[in-house]
Amino acid sequence: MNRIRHKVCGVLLAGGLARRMGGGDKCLRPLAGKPILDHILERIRPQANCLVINANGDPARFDGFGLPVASDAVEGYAGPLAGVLTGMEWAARHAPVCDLILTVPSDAPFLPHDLAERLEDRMIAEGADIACASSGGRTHPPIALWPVSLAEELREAMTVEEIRKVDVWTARYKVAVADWSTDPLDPFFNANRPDDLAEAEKMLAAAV
Ligand SMILES: Nc1nc2c(ncn2[C@@H]2O[C@H](COP(=O)(O)OP(=O)(O)OP(=O)(O)O)[C@@H](O)[C@H]2O)c(=O)[nH]1
Repeated sequence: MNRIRHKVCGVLLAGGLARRMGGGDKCLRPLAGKPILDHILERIRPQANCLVINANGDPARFDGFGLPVASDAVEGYAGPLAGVLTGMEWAARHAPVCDLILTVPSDAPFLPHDLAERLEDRMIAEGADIACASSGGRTHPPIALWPVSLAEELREAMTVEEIRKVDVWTARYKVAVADWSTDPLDPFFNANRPDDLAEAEKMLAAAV
């Protein structure tokens, strides 16, 4: 059940170049017989009021998923922060009912079912501007809950100040952190290299 109090737009970050994987779309690589993106959607769809795929290039390759695709709002493959800005601006324009966005990388097939709920809990409990996920004490800056209302400040930071690192920008705000256990598996495991896909298959097999 979705116990989130805010209205949340889920933003699937698929805008990177996937160099370590050899290029292409990591989220379209198969895992247990279906694209990684399907694993992510199963987990994130129930946690969000709407969804958008953030990806560059021809959006037709995502036609089968029936979701809107938004390309980066700033040029030059500026990293995950570009995806955060794209998500905020997309939500402001197309999903004005959503006051928060939930960004997740599109190469992490085991995302927690309680991701949005626990991030929101920490955000409210700490009166924070942003809530970020961590596991085993390691933070994952692209996995976070962000207010859409920060879009203008982020656009200014990216275009005028040319800030690219997520941490550098979020240092200006109060950031709450919600931590997940890595036992029996790290829910934020992500597949960067072909070997990681084989590892993910093993993790799935061990989990059933
Ligand atoms: N929108 C957007 N997302 C990005 C960009 N670069 C990385 N990301 C996303 O941020 C998340 C983490 O990215 P990385 O694994 O660091 O980068 P990557 O491009 O996917 O892979 P590498 O090229 O191997 O580093 C993934 O979901 C990427 O799709 C970008 O320029 N724009």
